[in-house]
Amino acid sequence: MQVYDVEIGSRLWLGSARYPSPAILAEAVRGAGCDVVTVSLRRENAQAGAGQAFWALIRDLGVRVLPNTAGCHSVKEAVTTAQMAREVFDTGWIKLEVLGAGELLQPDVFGLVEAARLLSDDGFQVFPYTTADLGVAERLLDAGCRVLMPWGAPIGSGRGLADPFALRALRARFPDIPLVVDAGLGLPSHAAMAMELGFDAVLANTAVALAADPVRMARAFADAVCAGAAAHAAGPMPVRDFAEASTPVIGQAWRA
Ligand SMILES: CC(=O)[C@@H](O)[C@H](O)COP(=O)(O)O
Repeated sequence: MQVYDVEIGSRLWLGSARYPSPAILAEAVRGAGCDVVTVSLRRENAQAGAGQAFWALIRDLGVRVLPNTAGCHSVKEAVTTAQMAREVFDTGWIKLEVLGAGELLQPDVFGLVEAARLLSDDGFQVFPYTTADLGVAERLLDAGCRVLMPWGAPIGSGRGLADPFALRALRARFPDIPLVVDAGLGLPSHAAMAMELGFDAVLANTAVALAADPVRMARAFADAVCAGAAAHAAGPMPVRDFAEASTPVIGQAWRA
């Protein structure tokens, strides 16, 4: 897939938080053949002294770093964090999170659009963490975004695709925009389902990091993403409300 004129090989993108150890994070990323890893500037800055070692580990992985503004609840906070991330990581890519109040960590779509416009005007390539709302998607594209990252479910919930209908509608409305399902995936089957709907990639963090064996789970997600993408390309059969005999009683067994 191509995002902001960059060719990306893997359709599984991983987060870098909450792994049991840096070594396990590295092994999970490598084992899954993952090309894009998102990192949080705020979290790492909070750990005095740990920051440098963490950056070095990520750099050594040879992946494309997608800094994020996780934990930002205002436009100002998100924009400032993005500007710091650009300096630290020497990239204009930013996964933009502007979170609303409350325990769902739902995107604040008004703040998100405003921050996306400010950052796009400042030369950033913005990857907005958004809902699947079509109107918001239009506004984000107007603001300069060339990729959208709709949520599957609330961050860290592991619930999978809470609203497949909305995601399907988003895919149908924007066939040429790279769409990456971000957040809320709990199982490889959730990732496969997103790919079967025609999404270009998925981003998962908690499901992999909190698995009993994160390396194995990362590989399972990678396999699921491949299977889902292959199924989408193969053209799934239409879903029916009623039975249709799969073995014709008369005539030949082949499709007409
Ligand atoms: C790490 C990161 O960017 C998360 O905010 C992201 O949205 C992934 O969510 P899950 O942890 O639910 O996979």
